[in-house]
Amino acid sequence: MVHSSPTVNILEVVRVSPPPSDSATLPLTYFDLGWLKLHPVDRLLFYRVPELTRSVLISKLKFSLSATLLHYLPLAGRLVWNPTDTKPSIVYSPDEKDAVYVTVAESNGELSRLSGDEPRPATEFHPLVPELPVSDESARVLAVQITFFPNQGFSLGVTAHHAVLDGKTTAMFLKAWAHNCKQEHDPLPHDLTPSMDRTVVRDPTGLETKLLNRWMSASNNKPSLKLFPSKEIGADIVRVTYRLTRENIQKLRERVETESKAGAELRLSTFVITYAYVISCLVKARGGDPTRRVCIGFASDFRSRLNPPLPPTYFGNCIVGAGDFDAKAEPILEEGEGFVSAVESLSGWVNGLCPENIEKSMLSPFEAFKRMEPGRQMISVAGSTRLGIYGSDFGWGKPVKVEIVTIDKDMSVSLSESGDGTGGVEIGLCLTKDNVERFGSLFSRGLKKKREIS
Ligand SMILES: CC(C)(COP(=O)(O)OP(=O)(O)OC[C@H]1O[C@@H](n2cnc3c(N)ncnc32)[C@H](O)[C@@H]1OP(=O)(O)O)[C@@H](O)C(=O)NCCC(=O)NCCSC(=O)CC(=O)O
Repeated sequence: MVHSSPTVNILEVVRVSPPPSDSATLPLTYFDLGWLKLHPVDRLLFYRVPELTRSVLISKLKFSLSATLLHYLPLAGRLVWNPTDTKPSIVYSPDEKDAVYVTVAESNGELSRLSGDEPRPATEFHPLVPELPVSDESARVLAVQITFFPNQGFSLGVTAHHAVLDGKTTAMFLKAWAHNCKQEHDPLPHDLTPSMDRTVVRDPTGLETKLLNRWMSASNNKPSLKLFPSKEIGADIVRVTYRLTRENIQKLRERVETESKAGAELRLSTFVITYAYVISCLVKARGGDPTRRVCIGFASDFRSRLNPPLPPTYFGNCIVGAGDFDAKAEPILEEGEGFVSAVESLSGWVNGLCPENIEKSMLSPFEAFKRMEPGRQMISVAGSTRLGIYGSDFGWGKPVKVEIVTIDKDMSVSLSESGDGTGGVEIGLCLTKDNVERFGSLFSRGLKKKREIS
């Protein structure tokens, strides 16, 4: 079927500020500094509410956003790096009229199609998320876009600076905002109230300074918050969602138990099984020279891994990258066994996560990305199966779909628990149309019983 691209009309951009409060400053830690120049994360939550009027929607969301910002003041502020400062910090200043900029828009698109799973042009999602202005000295932290789909519902686009928020903090903020919108008279529960104490992050080896030196040398020794340039997304890139049910995951787990010689040490969690399965399909879909190298990465939340651990409500980044920049494609390309090989590697990387390796993990990308040949297959994860993002109910029910729009910029894979609460996983991908066909056929073939695929 041929579709004309939907039109999104911007109606207004409004500033939403917290209720009167003092100014606030929050320093960045080394966990934040690792993400300083990476692109922001754009999330899109779709809600089906045909009876909702635009004026009710906008006034409720604005009012509850303002109330939520009182607890999340840095989100209304800016990341600032003055030439005289050794490092950037987050500043919220009412005198500077700091606020979250909220774009209000209306679309004539079909919400059910955009929030479906079938391949849709990746570029159709860009007009639904706002931009985050960034200069050398200053960057906005958060921007929001509310897009009304008359007689269908709305989408909520949230763009978050990665040096300020990780997935856990973004999810906590969204759930807090939803709570304040749905139950405006109830106080914010403890598990949605952020902990802003930065003294809990210790830096015995001076990792912060090492990271700052690397960022300075990347910008001619001048402080700069400018982000790495993002690539243009071509018209041939489509966004698609695949799903693994709890039963699919259990069958894949049993397959590893039967076929792997690694035995009991393997960590056969939902994340390991799902991501290994996706990696094996992506590497096979690309095919090519078996001696080629593949960059495989994922982020791990260190809040509970530090000693002593940080509070689960810690505000900011507490994630560290893991994986292998130079994984061999050959074992993953093996028919059938490639998946088991990917599980063994991933399981080892997850089991090896420990605070002693944080420094190496955070510094190694600077060198690795310089030496990699152009065109190397890069596989990484955005989001997580643990964020509970589908719990963001603003009073009109759970989202019908959540997308991470920015996976098209770096060709990463988005993972999320399935919205229906049945223990499955949603996998978001942005690929060329040809690659989607190859990936899709490998994905469904591998879920059939072993004797049928051999
Ligand atoms: C490193 C990991 C991915 C490895 O995942 P694993 O699933 O193997 O390990 P795990 O410790 O999470 O869970 C293993 C098992 O422990 C139990 N378990 C652990 N935590 C649980 C929880 N919170 N709820 C329910 N069960 C839990 C389950 O039984 C699970 O098995 P079972 O799974 O079978 O039920 C993870 O530990 C982790 O750090 N996840 C968070 C990653 C994250 O924050 N990503 C966002 C990055 S920021 C980003 O990308 C940008 C953005 O999102 O904005």
